[in-house]
Amino acid sequence: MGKQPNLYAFKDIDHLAKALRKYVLQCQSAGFERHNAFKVAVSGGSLPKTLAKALLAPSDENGSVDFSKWEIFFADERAVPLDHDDSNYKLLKEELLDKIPSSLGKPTVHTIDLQYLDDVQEMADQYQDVLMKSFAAKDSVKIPIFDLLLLGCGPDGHTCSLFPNHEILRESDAWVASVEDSPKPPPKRITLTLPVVTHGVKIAFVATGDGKRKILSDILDTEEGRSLPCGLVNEGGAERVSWFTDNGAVEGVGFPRRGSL
Ligand SMILES: O=C(O)[C@H](O)[C@@H](O)[C@H](O)[C@H](O)COP(=O)(O)O
Repeated sequence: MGKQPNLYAFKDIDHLAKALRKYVLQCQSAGFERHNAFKVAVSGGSLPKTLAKALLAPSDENGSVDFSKWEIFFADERAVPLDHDDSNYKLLKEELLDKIPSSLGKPTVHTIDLQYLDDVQEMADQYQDVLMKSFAAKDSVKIPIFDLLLLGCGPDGHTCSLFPNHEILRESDAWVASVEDSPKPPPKRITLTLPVVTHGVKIAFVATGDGKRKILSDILDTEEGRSLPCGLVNEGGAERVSWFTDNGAVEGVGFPRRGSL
């Protein structure tokens, strides 16, 4: 059998957040070593809240967060104004960015370009240019290699705005793609494509609660689940993928677990 993703299960969100903190700090150190920056992509959903719990905790034996060298990108974003309730930026701002104390520094955050709200393909192309500028500075890049992608898992097995059976899953050239018919509202979005997601140095899913149990057992334990977007990330990222879950989400899941990081 090839190399497999890591599956960690914690008794509650507090324990998960502690482990996630340690993991993100390890990724941060690796990023600082690679290019004196930490290039991270984040999703919406429940992730920003858990991330805030992990990152805003006081410095500990695992080190401290230096947001001044963070470049935050959106793994997916909805084509809405930044103060709209559907905006992933707004969510991240309220849950995390606004709460960062000045002592931890200020991250650079790459938002969507609002002049393209009516043309999501243009918006995707423009966001790809933003990636190009950030990642091309040093390396001659064929694909941006994020230090870390922090992802959620939807009840249908979607991640970012990569939805099951959608043609976007076959995108092999673009780094950022547009979606005009998202099955989950709002319909218009942009998203990192599967090759970009699977090329990350590290890829983490955070999925908690009983509501995730069925989809996690599908993704991790069944043949059909492997062709769901999250399953494709598992396949492409293999041992670079880690699932941060709680006991409720993985009860009955047979996939081998790892105790600690
Ligand atoms: O823009 C989006 O729709 C989100 O980025 C989405 O991909 C999210 O990560 C999953 O739906 C999981 O959401 P929960 O963590 O809230 O279950």
